[in-house]
Amino acid sequence: MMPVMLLSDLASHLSLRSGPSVETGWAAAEVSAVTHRADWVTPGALFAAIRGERHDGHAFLQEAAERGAVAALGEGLPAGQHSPLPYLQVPDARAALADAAALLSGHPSRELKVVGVTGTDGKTTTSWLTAALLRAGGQSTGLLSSAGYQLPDGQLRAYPAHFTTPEAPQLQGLLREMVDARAQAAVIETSSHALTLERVRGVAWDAAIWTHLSQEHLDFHGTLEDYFAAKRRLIERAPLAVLNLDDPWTRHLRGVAPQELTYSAAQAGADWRASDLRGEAGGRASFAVDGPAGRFRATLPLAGAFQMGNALAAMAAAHHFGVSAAELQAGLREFGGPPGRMETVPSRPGQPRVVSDSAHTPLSLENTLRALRPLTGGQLWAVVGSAAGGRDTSKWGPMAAVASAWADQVILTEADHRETPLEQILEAMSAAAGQDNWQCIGDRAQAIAYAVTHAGPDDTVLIANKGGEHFLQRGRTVYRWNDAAAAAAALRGEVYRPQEAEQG
Ligand SMILES: CC(=O)N[C@H]1[C@@H](OP(=O)(O)OP(=O)(O)OC[C@H]2O[C@@H](n3ccc(=O)[nH]c3=O)[C@H](O)[C@@H]2O)O[C@H](CO)[C@@H](O)[C@@H]1O[C@H](C)C(=O)N[C@@H](C)C(=O)N[C@H](CCC(=O)O)C(=O)O
Ligand SMILES: Nc1ncnc2c1ncn2[C@@H]1O[C@H](COP(=O)(O)OP(=O)(O)OP(=O)(O)O)[C@@H](O)[C@H]1O
Repeated sequence: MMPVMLLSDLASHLSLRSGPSVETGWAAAEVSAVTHRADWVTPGALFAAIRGERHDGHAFLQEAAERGAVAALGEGLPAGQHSPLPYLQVPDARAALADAAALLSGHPSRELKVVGVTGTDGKTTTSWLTAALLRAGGQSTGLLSSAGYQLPDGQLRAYPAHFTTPEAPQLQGLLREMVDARAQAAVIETSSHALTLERVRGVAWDAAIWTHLSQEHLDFHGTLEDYFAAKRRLIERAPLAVLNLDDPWTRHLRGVAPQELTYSAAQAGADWRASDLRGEAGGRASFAVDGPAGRFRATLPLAGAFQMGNALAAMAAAHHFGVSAAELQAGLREFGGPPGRMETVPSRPGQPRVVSDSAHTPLSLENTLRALRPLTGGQLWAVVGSAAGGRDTSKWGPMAAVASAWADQVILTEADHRETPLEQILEAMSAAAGQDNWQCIGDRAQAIAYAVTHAGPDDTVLIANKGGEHFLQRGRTVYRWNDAAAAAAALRGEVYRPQEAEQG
């Protein structure tokens, strides 16, 4: 439950550009919440009018007032517009939104050990690993990730809208819920969008984990350098940085945080090192760990050499916060893994191994296929799409090229093509597929069904790029969706029929 604040008190904490435009009685107004969405306004809320890429939040001031908002903030009213609410003019509306959210939630991050995880791939897995290891060390821990969020009870819950890192009011509210549920620590998967759009402003970080950088989100950031600069902000804000020495971008992060721990699966100079990777039955990986917690062998129920790096990063952070070597070993051994990350879909004898994975960058797709190859006696199949409509379209070709190079059989299909014609994406993808081992099946359910019913018992079918996501967007229509459920239906011989969803 958020505390109520006088608008005048709240305003004194925001850097105002000018006083409220409506003077009478404004200061005594009581603010109970803040939101950037007019349709989420509750009575007593402060409405942040944000000028976005598609809308100007000022267009929704009247709606906010009708829903019971007591005031609004923004960077200035458009010429000729009158605000029906007391209006606080601020230099940066997103920053003010985040500051107000942190204040109204009572700065919950200050009551938690907060670990942020950023990087292109591996954020979700590393966030989940870090939370699991902190819990293995007896620390009550909350988790915010693109697979959903968890309070210390470990139950997975969904946000009202699909986000890796939600907007500041949701984020701060969830951190408050964690504190109220007696969490001691929180792990926050932190996207570059969140860092650019001030969603995590006001979070008191205790550690920042860096996985690595590769091509992604160039639609939003323009260049890889800008994308990197956005992610670097997390390292700049944390007192401790946990850095991947195997990533070339890490050299630009050295010395940025006051304290550093490095990790590597290849270099002897790192604080935390992994070596001697051995694959075990059922896709488990075992490897030797050498670092501040001593030397020991770790077993992880996830396939892939890159998982050693994710595990090292999580161990470094958890050990820094007091988790012992024995607890790290136990936490890794029992790690459940996030849904849709190397998730095995149960199949019967005689059916192929089916794996759902969120790999949605060329590098992560290559890593995933390489990890699955040694587990595959027969052929390796990849069902792959690439998103459009405000997403990084320069990945289309590289995703297909990687699939064609590393899988034996490739089915190119849809993945949130939004308002871009699917044919355009599939044409670009098929033109880039280097070998003659692909076919296009636009309907994702049919593509999955084709692969799992044509693959042999020794084959592996990777269903890539959506992982545990709950929605699929075609044109403007959003469907409830789950790759694992689509595959399970096909394995039972049933047709998967997604229902239209109402988007939050
Ligand atoms: C590119 C991006 O991140 N865009 C975010 C941005 O959108 P925008 O600038 O277009 O905002 P807008 O739609 O023009 O709206 C402007 C303002 O009017 C408000 N509004 C708008 C319409 C309305 O009817 N009522 C209303 O109040 C909006 O709430 C907003 O405050 O600001 C909006 C609200 O603040 C966000 O919802 C929106 O995220 C969209 C939905 C999104 O898809 N974001 C993705 C790309 C994203 O954030 N992804 C990252 C990374 C994922 C990964 O790791 O791969 C994530 O953290 O999830
Ligand atoms: N350290 C890593 N380096 C390269 N690839 C990785 C790494 N860790 C995981 N991957 C691959 O990338 C995929 C996505 O990983 P994960 O979901 O953990 O992180 P993410 O992509 O950062 O998160 P999100 O799905 O929220 O964007 C995994 O399923 C795996 O195939």
